[in-house]
Amino acid sequence: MRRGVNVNIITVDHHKHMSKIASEFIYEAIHRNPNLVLGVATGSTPEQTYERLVEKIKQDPIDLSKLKTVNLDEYVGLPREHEESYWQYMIQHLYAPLELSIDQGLVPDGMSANLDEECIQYERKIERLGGIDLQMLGVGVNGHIGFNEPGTSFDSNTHVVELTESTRIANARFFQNQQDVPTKAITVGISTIMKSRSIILLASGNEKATAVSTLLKGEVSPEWPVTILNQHDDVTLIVTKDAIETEEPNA
Ligand SMILES: N[C@@H]1[C@@H](O)[C@H](O)[C@@H](COP(=O)(O)O)O[C@@H]1O
Repeated sequence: MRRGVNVNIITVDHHKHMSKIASEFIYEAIHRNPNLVLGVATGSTPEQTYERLVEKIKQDPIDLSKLKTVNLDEYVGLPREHEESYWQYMIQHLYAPLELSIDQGLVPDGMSANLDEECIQYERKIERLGGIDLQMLGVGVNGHIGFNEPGTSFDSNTHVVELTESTRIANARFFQNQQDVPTKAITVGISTIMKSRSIILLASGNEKATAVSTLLKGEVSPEWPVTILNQHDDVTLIVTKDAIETEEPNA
């Protein structure tokens, strides 16, 4: 614990080390509780974590038959087969290498004809699973968690969001053109995330330093959605040195 904030902090030198620790954390959680409901994140940050987790499970097999995963978010308008859909991401990084059954995963349906109803149903499906035991989170440059952009109500459940320009620019690297990045997404809400029993937050790289430092100042503000984690009592931040600002801003 550091600076009196309510977050356990594990600081590491490199992204690789962050991924190793995060994968061990998740492996142990599944080992302890084979019925684990694991909240999963996408993006670049957790890619190596999944890779290491797959390696570890192949080395030291554990029962995965009862594991459930719940995705944080999905783009609106991308079919599941689209290579940048988060369903494809999960298949590529976790489901195919571990031969998990598709029935073990929940991902919002961004192609639903009734997106609001899809959000209500998604929230119900999470409740029927008994809630999320361990939620893995990354953080956006602007402090978003899931796709809960700055200004999102802390009381939000699963909902449709308009992506900010900065998020679309940040995610353009995954698409051929910036205009191919969807403008909307479905994301679990901040309230949904906060109901998770425990949370690991991964952050790597200097571009995340402002978001991480705002969290670690202990402040809680909707302008930096990640800061709500200061109000959760079981958060572990696994962070590379360069994602923590060393200079204290002037008071
Ligand atoms: N919706 C996802 C988030 O779940 C992710 O944590 C964040 C950071 O992404 P990255 O890890 O690629 O920096 O933005 C993405 O757009």
